[in-house]
Amino acid sequence: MSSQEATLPPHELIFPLPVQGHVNSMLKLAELLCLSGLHITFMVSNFSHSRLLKHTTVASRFERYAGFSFQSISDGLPDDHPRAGEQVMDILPSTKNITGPLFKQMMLEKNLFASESRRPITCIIADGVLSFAGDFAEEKGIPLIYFRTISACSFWAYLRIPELIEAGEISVKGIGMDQIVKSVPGMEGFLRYRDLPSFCRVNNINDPKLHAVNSETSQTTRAQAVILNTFEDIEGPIVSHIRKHIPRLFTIGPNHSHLKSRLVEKTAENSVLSASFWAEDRSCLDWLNAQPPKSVIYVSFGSITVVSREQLLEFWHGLVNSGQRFLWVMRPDSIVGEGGQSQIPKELEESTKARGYMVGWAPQEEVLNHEAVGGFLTHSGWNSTLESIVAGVPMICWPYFADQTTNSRFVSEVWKIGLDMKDTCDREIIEKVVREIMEERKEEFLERAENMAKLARKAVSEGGSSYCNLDALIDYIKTMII
Ligand SMILES: O=c1ccn([C@@H]2O[C@H](COP(=O)(O)OP(=O)(O)O[C@H]3O[C@H](CO)[C@@H](O)[C@H](O)[C@H]3O)[C@@H](O)[C@H]2O)c(=O)[nH]1
Ligand SMILES: C[C@H]1CC[C@@H]2C(C(=O)O)=CO[C@@H](O)[C@@H]21
Repeated sequence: MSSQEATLPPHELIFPLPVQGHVNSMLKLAELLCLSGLHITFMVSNFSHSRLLKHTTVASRFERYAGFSFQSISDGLPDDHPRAGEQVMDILPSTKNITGPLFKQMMLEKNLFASESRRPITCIIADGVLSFAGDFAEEKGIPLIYFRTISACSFWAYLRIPELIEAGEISVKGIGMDQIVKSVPGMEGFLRYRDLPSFCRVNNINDPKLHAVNSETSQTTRAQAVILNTFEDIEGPIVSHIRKHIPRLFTIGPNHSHLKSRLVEKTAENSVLSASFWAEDRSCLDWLNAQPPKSVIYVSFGSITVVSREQLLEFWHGLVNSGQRFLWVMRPDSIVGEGGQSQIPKELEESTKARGYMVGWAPQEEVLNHEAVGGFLTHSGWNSTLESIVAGVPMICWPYFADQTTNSRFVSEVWKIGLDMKDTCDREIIEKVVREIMEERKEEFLERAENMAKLARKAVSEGGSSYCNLDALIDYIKTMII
């Protein structure tokens, strides 16, 4: 090693699963580490890289960090693959079988991204569902940290899949959905089979998706450390269970809020880091400016959820009949069945204009923090849940898949900051829950949500649990230089 290299900072390779929810929180981690002077190579898929370049300012934003660079790689799917709905699951085998070998070749050919001004990669921080990155790290003796982008509660439920199978606590063909799960310590008494991550609903106990997520999850324990985007005051009791299996576990979230807090501290700047794969329609902020405080329910189901025309109509009738104002994000690719986007009935768009506003993609963090927003009808993706928590906005949960079915149970039964309408899609239920959150029990939910928001903000402020854990993580990374 040259004397110049000896003074260079650690160089982390950050590699998210190339889908929106994962890229969002891992890019925030990247900027947090850049702020501490670490060098970062951020690996994205060609598909997501071109979306980021088209719809965000990430390229110029990261120019200020001399040690940061993007690298892009195929996600193994054809360009016209939907990467949404059930088909998003194709990304697990495609990344394993196609991206994995390309990654290995790239790492070797590019000498672990070493240059005159950067060390070769000193640690790989891979998404917890990219085991091939862990295999490479192990094979080459490179330190490995996993970042699992989901909640601790859902990660813990995933870790217990072998025990759940053994105890027969996985619903096969929809049987026993309301039975209480006993094999996930810390969740006895309130978790039903239907609240387990959706991959635990199978037609056959040999279901390949159940076994794929189980295998990705169980290999996480081999990493030197694991990072979770959560905070101790909300998930501490569950995190304690995980720590028995993964002692070096850093809870550093909510990442988006932590980034804001550190940016203000270091640069006196407070801008949102947008990593949107779609163009943000900022006109909705003008519309919100004209609405009374806490009067609008924001409706968004994230980047993967798809709905049928029938479901869309139930939501629309439920929202309109509730008499509340609403801001509805309808992603261009989110309506399935014949006709796609052209299925949005004209009368729906027209009559929405009275009390509602629709966009294809919103600047969500800003929307949730807008004073006109009083509730969030969400699919319970973990980023959306955390963003709502930090903004102090009560939720109505309509989980679609994966960790969302567990997150929504915690929102309603443990944290009591929202209502869970999983496994229903009926206009009368939608009207009822919207009225409950926005009118009848508004004060009660707002009070609890605001208390939780304070805890989240405290966690990422100087001296808070996530703040201290991030410092500890950075110190640990510095010890890893090989
Ligand atoms: O109009 C919109 C809608 C969403 N978002 C952002 O997109 C992200 C969506 O992430 P998330 O809420 O986590 O949902 P998904 O996109 O569905 O994320 C996937 O990844 C998450 C992290 O692993 C999981 O929790 C989810 O279940 C999984 O579907 C959030 O940061 C939102 O702020 C916008 O900026 N504008
Ligand atoms: C495509 C899905 C497979 C599992 C991933 C996930 C996780 O458990 O980490 C959550 O939701 C999806 O984004 C991923």
